Amino acid sequence: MLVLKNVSKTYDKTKKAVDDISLEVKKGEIIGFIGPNGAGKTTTIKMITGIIAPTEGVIEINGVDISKAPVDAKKNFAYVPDHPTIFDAIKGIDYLNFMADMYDVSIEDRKERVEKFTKAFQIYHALSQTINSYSHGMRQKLLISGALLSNPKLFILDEPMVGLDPHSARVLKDLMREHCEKGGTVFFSSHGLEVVENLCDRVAMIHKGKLIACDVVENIKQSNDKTLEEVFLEMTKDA
Ligand SMILES: Nc1ncnc2c1ncn2[C@@H]1O[C@H](COP(=O)(O)OP(=O)(O)OP(=O)(O)O)[C@@H](O)[C@H]1O
Repeated sequence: MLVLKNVSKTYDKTKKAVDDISLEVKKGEIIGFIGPNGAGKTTTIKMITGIIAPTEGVIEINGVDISKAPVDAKKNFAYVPDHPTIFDAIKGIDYLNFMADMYDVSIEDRKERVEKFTKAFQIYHALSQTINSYSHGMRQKLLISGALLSNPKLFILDEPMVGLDPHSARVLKDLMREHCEKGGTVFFSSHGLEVVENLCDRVAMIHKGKLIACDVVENIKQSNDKTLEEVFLEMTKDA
């Protein structure tokens, strides 16, 4: 579903933020992308989503090279960025309808999905209000609901748990799992190692721009005596 082949990104000709990453995410998988601050997670996600171009390498989404056919590649995924920046002079429901229009979601499907996601996230009552009255968490939940409306093949989220209360974080985890169970694929970055350990099929770990592990949690931990957090701290201690 998602393939990265020898992908690198150098900023300002000297700063190598991502260094020769190769990775394959299969249909139906949920992958957690972890790494210390500045390791290259957001840069990688921005390349996957076509926001910035890699300096080297190839990225394919559902078999489509995003640098060669960006519009076709973008039809296959939805993305929730790490900051919920969103047009804020419009109402929540107008934003969701805009997203549904962009992805040709039928009237019946959008009604059902808007209700399902926004009721689960407890923002349904606020949809007729303008987004500038929303809290950070409400904006985040609106963005997530909008991204899920198209039932994307690949769901990409950058630090999605930040700013969510425990109830909303639980809802998001359930939605991510449900999305995979229905055949979708989820790729998300997180500093929440416990969430990653409990939720993900596999974990990809990046450190100083290099992919230092990509495997099921049990293999990364090597022994069940350790938590993912302990192994992470050990593997990334040379900051
Ligand atoms: N636009 C940019 N220009 C120059 N350097 C950048 C730019 N964006 C990111 N970097 C640098 O690239 C490296 C990787 O940054 P990135 O934001 O991808 O890390 P991250 O893993 O997402 O970090 P965090 O967990 O703190 O969000 C950092 O050293 C950062 O300073």
